Amino acid sequence: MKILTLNDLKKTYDSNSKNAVQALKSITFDINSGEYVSIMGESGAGKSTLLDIIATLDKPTSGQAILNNQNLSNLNKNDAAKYRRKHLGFVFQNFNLLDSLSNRDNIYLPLVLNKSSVHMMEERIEPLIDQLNISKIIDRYPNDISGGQQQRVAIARALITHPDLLLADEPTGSLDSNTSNQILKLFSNENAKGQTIIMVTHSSATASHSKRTLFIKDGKIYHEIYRGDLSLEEYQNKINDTMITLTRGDN
Ligand SMILES: Nc1ncnc2c1ncn2[C@@H]1O[C@H](COP(=O)(O)OP(=O)(O)OP(=O)(O)O)[C@@H](O)[C@H]1O
Repeated sequence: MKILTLNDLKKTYDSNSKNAVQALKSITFDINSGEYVSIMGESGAGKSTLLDIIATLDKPTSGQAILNNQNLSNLNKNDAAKYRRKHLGFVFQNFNLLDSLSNRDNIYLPLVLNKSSVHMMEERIEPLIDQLNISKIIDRYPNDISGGQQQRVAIARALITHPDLLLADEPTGSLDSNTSNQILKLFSNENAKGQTIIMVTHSSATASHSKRTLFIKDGKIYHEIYRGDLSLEEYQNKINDTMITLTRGDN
């Protein structure tokens, strides 16, 4: 079942000035429920612009972005904020936890904003504490824990609303390779349970944990590859080869 449809999506920044930048030229693809997709491309290719549109933080200049039957262009600012809180989970490179709140309260925050009951908060946090192995740090503060632990808290915060779509922007960008692998294992576990994930990354090692990689070049989809039966290493090599071709400018 399709969860996200992007249809001839275009985005031009400062369209009325001589400095107009066409960040997305024509992006068309679908994502099915339960997919785990990474998005790669060189700096300036349009990855963040694309993620911002899917995240309802920005609107396309033309074309459609439809998430679970909701045309994202039709949401005003308030509705977009509500939509984000209800349907999307976010994981960032720098964790974006609030230092003044305990880890537990950081995780509760999206449910607090959604005015959920305390009962629901307690019920939903329990399995996450277990799955993400954060019981020892749950009542400490983000400043007192390691980067990998902060990212696990951030993942719990993203998952507690049971989002339709988990959006991750360089989720391993601030972590060493061991910790990155632990975080990516958690993503794979969540995906195996049905969580749909879109992840933007510069790292082929990180992308190799996804099941499908989309490559963007100059605001357009350049290529896509599926992991299929490939090992992590084989898939990473294939991703690297595509990035080399993309960078060289071959078609
Ligand atoms: N707010 C903005 N105003 C004007 N131009 C912008 C804005 N944001 C991005 N751009 C331009 O749009 C193009 C795509 O940028 P974008 O940030 O989406 O690329 P990216 O692939 O995410 O790059 P990176 O990997 O470096 O984060 C670039 O040419 C960039 O300079």
